[in-house]
Amino acid sequence: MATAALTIDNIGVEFSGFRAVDGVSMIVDEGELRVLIGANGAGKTTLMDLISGKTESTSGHVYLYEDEITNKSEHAIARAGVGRKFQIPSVFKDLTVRRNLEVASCPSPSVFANLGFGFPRPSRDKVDATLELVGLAEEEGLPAAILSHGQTQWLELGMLMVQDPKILLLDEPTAGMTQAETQKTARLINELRGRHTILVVEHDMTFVREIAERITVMHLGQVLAEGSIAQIETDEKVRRAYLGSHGIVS
Ligand SMILES: Nc1ncnc2c1ncn2[C@@H]1O[C@H](COP(=O)(O)OP(=O)(O)OP(=O)(O)O)[C@@H](O)[C@H]1O
Repeated sequence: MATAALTIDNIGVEFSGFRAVDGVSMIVDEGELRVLIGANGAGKTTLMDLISGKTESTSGHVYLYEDEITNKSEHAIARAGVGRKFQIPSVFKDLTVRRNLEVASCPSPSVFANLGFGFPRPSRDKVDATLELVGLAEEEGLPAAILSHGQTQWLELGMLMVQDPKILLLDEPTAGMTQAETQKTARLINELRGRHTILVVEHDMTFVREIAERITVMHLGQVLAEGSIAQIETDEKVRRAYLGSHGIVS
């Protein structure tokens, strides 16, 4: 039987009487790549905020494996193993690509660097493998400031991966990307399949079709449907919910 990596149990939050997330329950299995979709304002980002501790819930529970992380601080939840990538990447622009990954992979890199020891071997191997995986091996010596938008997003993804999070939360990873960058991101995320547990919020249905196994559809703060892309696209409730918005078919 599959192991639950993330268990969300009846989670909700109310902002001045408005329930932005209203009794959402879902389980993301270890190694699963789950995609969360829904029209604007459905509550997807707020759900990510509740998981990562950016927003405090007013009801329900969140578990990372066996550990309850409900309403812990963002810092504590990150330390417990929830890695979150926001739409706007936060990399160290003055540092090289490699150095960004080194800093992310090592809790106190300055200690090693100042002593002239370089980085411990396991970290260096991990950084090398990650540079290859995110397709930035050739750019390793470049300052992050001169990377393209897509490359910056991949670097930030790499910076999360070197920390070995128990789950990766990705909020619209293809936002602002060119078509070629979006396709490369789909390939990258497909490579991560099975190696990492990932929850992705995404609007771009072409991209969703390329990566999705199981999709959860949110509407008005609740889970409307869950299933394969074929099941979701033919679900009458989902079709109705998308009427008047951008539509589920891209
Ligand atoms: N801090 C807040 N205070 C009040 N209302 C909020 C707050 N955060 C979110 N909301 C509201 O909750 C609803 C859900 O917002 P959320 O950003 O989670 O939706 P979403 O599904 O991520 O939408 P989008 O696809 O447009 O990003 C919206 O109506 C939003 O205005």
